[in-house]
Amino acid sequence: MKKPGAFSPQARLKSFSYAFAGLGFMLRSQHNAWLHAGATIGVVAAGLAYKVRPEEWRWLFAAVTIVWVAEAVNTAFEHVCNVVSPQHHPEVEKAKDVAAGAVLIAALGAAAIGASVFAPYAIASF
Ligand SMILES: Nc1ncnc2c1ncn2[C@@H]1O[C@H](COP(=O)(O)OP(=O)(O)OP(=O)(O)O)[C@@H](O)[C@H]1O
Repeated sequence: MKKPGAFSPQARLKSFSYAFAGLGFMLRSQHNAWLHAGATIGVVAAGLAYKVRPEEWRWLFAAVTIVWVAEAVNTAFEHVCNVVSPQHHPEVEKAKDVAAGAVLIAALGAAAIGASVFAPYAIASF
């Protein structure tokens, strides 16, 4: 096992830069990430337009965050699968589909949270 070196701000900055590079790659390469970005912008715009309360912003931020985390983990997992099994393999198919299912669960949960926050405002504005 690698021994931990001395803590250095430069090494931590470098580590953050890898994480940002990964997020940049995901945003450039994953069409689903574009949908999440559109949904995120839509949620923030609706939150500002309806002037939702601070506790409702917390729910919205949690919902948006969990979708992005699921998408990032799914993207990383897909790439590892592509290296481990470039050829079609039924187990890889199941693994990728289950990982994609995790993103779907997060997105459905986020949609339910968004609906429960915005529905009262939308109804009141009629
Ligand atoms: N090596 C593989 N072996 C077996 N099935 C695979 C393999 N690679 C992909 N698949 C299957 O093919 C389908 C599409 O996979 P892919 O990785 O392109 O996912 P995707 O959701 O279309 O991804 P993206 O939208 O990011 O391109 C999924 O059902 C997946 O399980």
